[in-house]
Amino acid sequence: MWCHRLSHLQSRLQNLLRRGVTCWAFQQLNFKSLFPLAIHWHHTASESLNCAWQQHEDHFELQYANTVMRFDYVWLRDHCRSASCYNSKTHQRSLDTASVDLCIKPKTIRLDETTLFFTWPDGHVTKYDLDWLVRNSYEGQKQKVIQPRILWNAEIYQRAQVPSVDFQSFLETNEGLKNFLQNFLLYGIAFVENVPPTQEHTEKLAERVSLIRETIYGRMWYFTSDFSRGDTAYTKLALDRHTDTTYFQEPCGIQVFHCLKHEGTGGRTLLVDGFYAAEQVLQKAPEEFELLTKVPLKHEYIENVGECHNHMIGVGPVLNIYPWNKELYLIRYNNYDRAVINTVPYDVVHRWYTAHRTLTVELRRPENEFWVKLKPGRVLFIDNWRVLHGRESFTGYRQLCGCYLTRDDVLNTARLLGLQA
Ligand SMILES: C[N+](C)(C)CCCC[C@H](N)C(=O)O
Ligand SMILES: O=C(O)CCC(=O)C(=O)O
Ligand SMILES: [Fe+2]
Repeated sequence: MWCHRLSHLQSRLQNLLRRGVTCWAFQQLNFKSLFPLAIHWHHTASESLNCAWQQHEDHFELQYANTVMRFDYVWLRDHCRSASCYNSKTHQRSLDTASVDLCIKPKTIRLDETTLFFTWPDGHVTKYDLDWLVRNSYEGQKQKVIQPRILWNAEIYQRAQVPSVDFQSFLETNEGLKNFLQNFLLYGIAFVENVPPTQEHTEKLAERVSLIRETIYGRMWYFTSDFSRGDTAYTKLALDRHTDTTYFQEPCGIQVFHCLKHEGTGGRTLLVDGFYAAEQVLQKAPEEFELLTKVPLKHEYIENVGECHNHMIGVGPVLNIYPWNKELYLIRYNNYDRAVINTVPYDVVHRWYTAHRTLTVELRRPENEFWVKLKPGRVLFIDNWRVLHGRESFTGYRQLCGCYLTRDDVLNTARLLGLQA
């Protein structure tokens, strides 16, 4: 049964149509007039609202704000925001979802102004504002991205002239921090200038944005090419583009780099937007993109150097997307640390290598490479879930300090400043 919040009289509807109510209401009427008994029109005071609803056997259908939405009845009962079901002080559910009958159906449904009222068999009433339903429906979410981003190659990034934020304004003003975070969220990289070149100041900077994620490398790390750890990062060799800590079940969210000293040549940092490359794969070979989101892989860190003994394993696909809107949120790409592939049969393995090659070709296009020379005073933040980094080989003495940050806490800071993240 379709229930429109227009008039229950045809003449009244025509009256409304003259005043500009959209066509589908008219079409619905034509269709429904074939079954006059099935029509149940609801009259409400405000006529300008373009809304209709229908109570189906197993779900509730709502048309509002140009969106067709379908809601499960258990869902509608479960999300009740009444005082007995939801604590609005703590923003927590008090209702025990397991106490809801899985076959529950509302006894009555009524629309008053912009509020829908569901009365359940036990008499409990749940109210939903139409806008709340649009914001919180699957159909509404499906059309939205969780995080807006600007995908870039070297030219796009350089043309954008993204400003660096000054150390002082970053530390002392919300405006400075917000500008920094906005750029970081959009591009996946951001710089802070005029930072005193010490580990302590770098730490202060990091703590302003997030919590430092302590790992097997320590809290703040400080490294040179002394091979003090069992990893190529601790040498003078070039490092091809990669993301870090792919061998953690949850790779570190953000990486902070501050070059404190370099007396020598080479050692430039390479940055590549992994999401830009993935987007090219999606355009050119969608089935390969999909395979990269589906095949689980292991990455591994095995270390036995001096006192350091570690064996870390992380599992996950190269590309991670949200299933409801297909938005990419994490790329795990490190050919050095990728472990033996033993999680997929041979024919899938071959298709996976093909897809991995397509992605690698995109990642290696010279036009996608953004090179920077890190200097004392200029701190680089990298979104390690999106932007790959690498480095050129170097000579001489080079000291890099930095840390990893927890992603949840960076996003928390961003949201508190009013940014979408
Ligand atoms: C940054 N820091 C020097 C501490 C660690 C380097 C980790 C290197 C490792 N192969 C990876 O990609 O995760
Ligand atoms: O030395 C560098 O510039 C970066 C090395 C690296 O990839 C890392 O430390 O994660
Ligand atoms: Fe790295």
